[in-house]
Amino acid sequence: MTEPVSAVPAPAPSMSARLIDGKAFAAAMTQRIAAEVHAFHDRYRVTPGLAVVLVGNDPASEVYVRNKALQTHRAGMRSFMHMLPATTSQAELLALVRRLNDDPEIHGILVQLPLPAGLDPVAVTNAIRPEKDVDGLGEVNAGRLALGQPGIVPCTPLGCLMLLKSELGDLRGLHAVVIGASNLVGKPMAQLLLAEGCTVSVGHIDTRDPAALARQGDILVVATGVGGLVRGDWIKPGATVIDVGITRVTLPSGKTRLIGDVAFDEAVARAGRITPVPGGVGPMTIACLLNNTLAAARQIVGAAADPGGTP
Ligand SMILES: Nc1nc(=O)c2c([nH]1)NC[C@@H]1CN(c3ccc(C(=O)N[C@@H](CCC(=O)O)C(=O)O)cc3)C=[N+]21
Repeated sequence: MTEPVSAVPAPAPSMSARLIDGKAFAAAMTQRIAAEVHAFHDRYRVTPGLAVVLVGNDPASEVYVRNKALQTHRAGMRSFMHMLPATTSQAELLALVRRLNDDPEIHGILVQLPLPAGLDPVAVTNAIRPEKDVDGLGEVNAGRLALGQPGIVPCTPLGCLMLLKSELGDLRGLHAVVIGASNLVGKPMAQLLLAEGCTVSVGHIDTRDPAALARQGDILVVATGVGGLVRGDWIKPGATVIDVGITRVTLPSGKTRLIGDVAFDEAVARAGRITPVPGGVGPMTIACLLNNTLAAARQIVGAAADPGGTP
C-alpha cells in the first residue's frame, strides 16, 4: 500500500540555535583587562585590589568564589578573600565593610548574596562606599543606573548586555523579556535594556502567564534560580536567549552537574541563539567584575593623583 504524498507529514523544521560562547568572550575580555592593569601599574605603581566577602555557605556563591580568585590573578589584580561564619552578626559584617572602605589597597568590595538569615543585605550593600561598590548594588549606583547617569553597573546584567550587543548589534526596538525581578539581576537588566531602546517586559513570581509573556521576547533573559523553569514552548522561534541561572543538580549516578533556568535541549530547537550553562553568563559575570574593579581603581587613584582634573 502506498500513501498519497500529500499525507506524508512535513518534516518538523529542524532548527538548532547558535551557541553564544560567553567563556571565549570573557577570556578575551580578561586578556584585554590584564594589559590595562599592567599599564595602570606602570603609570601609578598601584595594583587594583578586590575584596570579596562570603558569609556562611551558598552553593552558587561557592562556584563564583572559586572561579573569581583564579580570574582575578589572571588579570594581574590582587584578591582578598574574607570568609566569615554564618553566625557573623550584622555589626561585625558592617565593621569589616568599613575597614575595607578605608583600606587604600582595596578598590572594589563585593559582599556575596544571598546573606544568611538575620543579616540585612540592603544595609550591608549601602555601607560600601559607592566608589568601591563594584557590584553596583548600593542605592547610589542603582539610582544612577535608573536615572541613566554614569555609575558602576552590576556585573551579571552588564555581561548579559555585552553578549547581546555583540550578537545582535543595535537592540533598539526589540522586545526584551526579563524573567526574574531581583535587585541583583532582573531589575538592573531591565534598566540596561531600556537604555538600549528595547521595549522591556519583566516577569516575576506573581506574573499570571509567564510562558505567554516569554513568547513575546525577541530577547529573553532568564534569572530566576529555578533550574529548567523555561521550557521550549516559552521561546519565540528565533529568539536570543540568555540563561543566567546556575543550579547544581545530582544525577542518578551520584555525579553533579550545573544546569540553567532554561531547559536547554528544548530551547536549542526553538531559539536563534542561546547561552549555555556552564560557559555562558557565568564567566562574563567574572570578567565584568574585573572590568568594574579596574574602573574603580582608575577612578579612586586617578582622582587622588589629579585632583579636580578630568582623568
Ligand atoms: N553580590 C553578588 N554578586 C554576584 O554576582 C553573585 C553573588 N553575589 N552571589 C552568587 C552569584 C552567583 N554568581 C556566579 C558567577 C559566576 C559563575 C561562574 O563562573 N560560572 C561558571 C561555572 C563553571 C564551573 O565551575 O563549572 C560558568 O557558568 O561557566 C557562577 C556564579 C555570581 N553571583
